[in-house]
Amino acid sequence: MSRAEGIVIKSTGSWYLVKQADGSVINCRIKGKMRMDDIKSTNPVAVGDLVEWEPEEEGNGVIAEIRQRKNYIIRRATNLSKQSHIIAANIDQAILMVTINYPVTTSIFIDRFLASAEAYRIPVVIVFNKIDRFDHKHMKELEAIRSIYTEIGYETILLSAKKQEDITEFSDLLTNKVSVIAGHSGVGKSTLINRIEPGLNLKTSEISDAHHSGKHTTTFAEMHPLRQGGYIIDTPGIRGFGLYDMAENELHHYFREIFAASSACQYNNCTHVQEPGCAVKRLVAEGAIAASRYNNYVNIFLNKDEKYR
Ligand SMILES: Nc1nc2c(ncn2[C@@H]2O[C@H](COP(=O)(O)OP(=O)(O)OP(=O)(O)O)[C@@H](O)[C@H]2O)c(=O)[nH]1
Ligand SMILES: [Zn+2]
Repeated sequence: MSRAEGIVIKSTGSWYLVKQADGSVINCRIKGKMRMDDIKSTNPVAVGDLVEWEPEEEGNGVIAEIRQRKNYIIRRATNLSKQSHIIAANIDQAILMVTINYPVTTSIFIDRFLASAEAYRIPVVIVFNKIDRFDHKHMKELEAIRSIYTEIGYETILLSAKKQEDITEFSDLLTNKVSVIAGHSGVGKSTLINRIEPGLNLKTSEISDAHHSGKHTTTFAEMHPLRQGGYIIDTPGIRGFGLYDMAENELHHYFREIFAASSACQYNNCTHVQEPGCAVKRLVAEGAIAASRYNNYVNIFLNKDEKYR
């Protein structure tokens, strides 16, 4: 049977929407026993997957093969769900949306996300949203946080998804790329996507004033085609993606400035926590490495960040 190829733009449990190069969309199921790779996940196919499908009755199709993934992000198994879940595949960049207030995004959340993205080799743009709500004091706080990240080479943008008229600086970053947008519930992801692609009309919801936290309006991952070219993937109220299978002694590879400094440590297997002659600790003391980054590294290393996720 003849096969066609396409990209999975939406999954609703057992059905997948597959978009063809000509723009048409086919509803596909998956072949009963499709061989999956080594990932034990609840979903064999994820948005962003490039697939081959065969036509079936009534204009539907069946996915027969998944092309090798360039990368993918995963929500790892927890006590509640024993299996991991592939959130999305073949991603060009992640947009990490952050608000320092309303709701609060902690620096350990940001650093965990960045480390995961480094591990997955996905570039990140950090978007600080809701700046319309910030007074002078908050703005200074924000600039201080921002500079920590620009200094180690991350791209950052300040914006107001709701109030800002011109958001082309952000919009241009998305053109012809597959971008995943992540961040706490209530930071304004849907609001921003609706600004870029008003036709989508994504549901947004007031954050509860009592807790300054959102309500997890978005429940499943979906890839939205953009008129300008490219796609944006709206993640289900995920709190960043997990550090999937990342060994402790690997963690420092994913904190760029810590890794860059580590070659000068006295011990070449230095974990930068308590060893003597640690170049990382020296640079932290000198202020060349941000204390917040180092502390977050240590807390993640010692597995003490659970409560911040
Ligand atoms: N003041 C202000 N409010 C904003 C801004 N962006 C979004 N909001 C508001 O914040 C609330 C949450 O926005 P959403 O877009 O629903 O947030 P979300 O990140 O998509 O939330 P989930 O779907 O739950 O993950 C809504 O009431 C928005 O109107 C902004 O730039 N400034
Ligand atoms: Zn060290």
